[in-house]
Amino acid sequence: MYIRRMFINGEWIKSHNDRTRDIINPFNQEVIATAAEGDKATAQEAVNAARIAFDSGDWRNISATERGKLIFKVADFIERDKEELAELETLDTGKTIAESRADMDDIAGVFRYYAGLADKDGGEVIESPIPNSSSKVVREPIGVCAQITPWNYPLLQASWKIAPALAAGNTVVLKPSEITPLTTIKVTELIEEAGIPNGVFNLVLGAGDTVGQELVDNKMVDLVSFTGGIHTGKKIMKAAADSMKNIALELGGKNPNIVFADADLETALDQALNAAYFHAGQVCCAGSRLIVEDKIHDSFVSQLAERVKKIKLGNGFDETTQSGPMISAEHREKVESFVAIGKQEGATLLAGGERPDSPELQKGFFYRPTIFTDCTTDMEIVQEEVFGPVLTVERFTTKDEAIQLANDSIYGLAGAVWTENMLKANHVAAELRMGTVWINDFHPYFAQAPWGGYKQSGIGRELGKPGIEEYTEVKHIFLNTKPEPIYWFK
Ligand SMILES: NC(=O)c1ccc[n+]([C@@H]2O[C@H](COP(=O)([O-])OP(=O)(O)OC[C@H]3O[C@@H](n4cnc5c(N)ncnc54)[C@H](O)[C@@H]3O)[C@@H](O)[C@H]2O)c1
Ligand SMILES: C[N+](C)(C)CC=O
Repeated sequence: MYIRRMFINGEWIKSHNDRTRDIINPFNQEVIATAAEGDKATAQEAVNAARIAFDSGDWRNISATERGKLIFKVADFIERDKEELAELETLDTGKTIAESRADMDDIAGVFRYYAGLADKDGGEVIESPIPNSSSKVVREPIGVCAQITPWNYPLLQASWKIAPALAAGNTVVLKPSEITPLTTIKVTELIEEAGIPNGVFNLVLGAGDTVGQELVDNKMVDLVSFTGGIHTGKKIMKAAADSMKNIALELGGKNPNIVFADADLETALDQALNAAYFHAGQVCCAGSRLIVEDKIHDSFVSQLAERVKKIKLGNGFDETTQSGPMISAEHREKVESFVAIGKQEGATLLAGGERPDSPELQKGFFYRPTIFTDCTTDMEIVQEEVFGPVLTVERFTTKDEAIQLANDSIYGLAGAVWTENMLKANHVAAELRMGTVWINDFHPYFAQAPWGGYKQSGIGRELGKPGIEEYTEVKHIFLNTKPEPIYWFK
């Protein structure tokens, strides 16, 4: 049996006890691969390798231009192997092949962007207030970075971490979600092929509460960068405090999509569907809270329901499929329990709310796109991140009410506002307490623009310039050009 292995210090290794995990296709529950299942000891080995590689200085001290060249090579290889990577992502997550191809383009773009940024920060000379001196501020790599990623955008989320960390001169131990490791394993092969030195990038596989927890606890790790759920994020933050590690947290969202009556309603409606149901709603920035102006609420929602009922569920490899399955049986059950809560709370179920009955979908973890109307902000279904194809709808009459509803959340990841009135749009955008606000659009994210959350959606930023700065320490170097005795202690 071919076992996908972990990569530590330039070697592809199995787990100590030969434990493995089957990787399942969520469309039909077939085993698509078997992966080594690491344990605490494997995580420790990987951290040791990353520590030695960092302390040796071989990676952080080569020129940033050289590091950039190697990272450009990884981008080239991702483009070369795009179709294989996209197929693996669809097999592993169930997302449509068109989505996976788009992800691969984004991922190559992220590697290119950070490869290009690698040698662009030469530090800054600052004005020293002390005579006969000069001061400069430089950014240095932070050290050994543990990176932990989720299952919904497996390689995309990994790329946001790997590319800037390596470009800045750090060494890395990455643990992908145990459910969806395949594309991350493949990219590790590409990192090896690009010639990035041994020990600089290490891949460990396995469960969060063993392998992941060790990465967070290990005192040789300098930074933990985590993308995943809020509950895991809180655990990681608490554990990291013990050794005062730097942390970067990209967590969940419950993202409002505000539609004013003066919007281009055809576009707003079309994009409200995309916002809520893209990748079966398993998206951190899914527009899962629709907030619609009273005047248009009834007609907007009834048209939306008609469109929702036509969404074609199916195999991600079928080019006519519009949405794939949920990632797992457990996750679908979680979504179902939220729908039950919504009903108990008195929300009106307008569409979906059940598994599809077509015979060809019975082996997959499918759930029909769902709409709840008559929702209020005190409902759990409005406040909790369901992370599935479930949309709640609230109504408002004034702009201030729309802002107040949208901000009434522990989360602050992203949101959108739809109106043709740019004064109003800009006012609402300024008032929303979120890391990203889209005006007359939903979902765009790209390498150049920072991504991250306000409030409990996270700490720190990925992408853009802040996405590489997160992987650096700032050092002030002061030079006395005319040293003299002070005679304080005579
Ligand atoms: N903000 C963003 O950019 C963003 C992007 C993608 C996903 N997400 C969020 O991710 C969540 C879905 O992903 P998930 O279900 O894989 O999340 P999760 O928190 O269950 O798992 C994420 C990762 O953490 C690991 N993990 C679990 N327990 C751990 C522990 N104790 N110590 C260390 N690691 C541990 C898991 O093995 C996995 O690799 C959603 O909440 C979604 O909003 C956020
Ligand atoms: C930010 N994004 C959309 C890539 C992944 C969120 O789950």
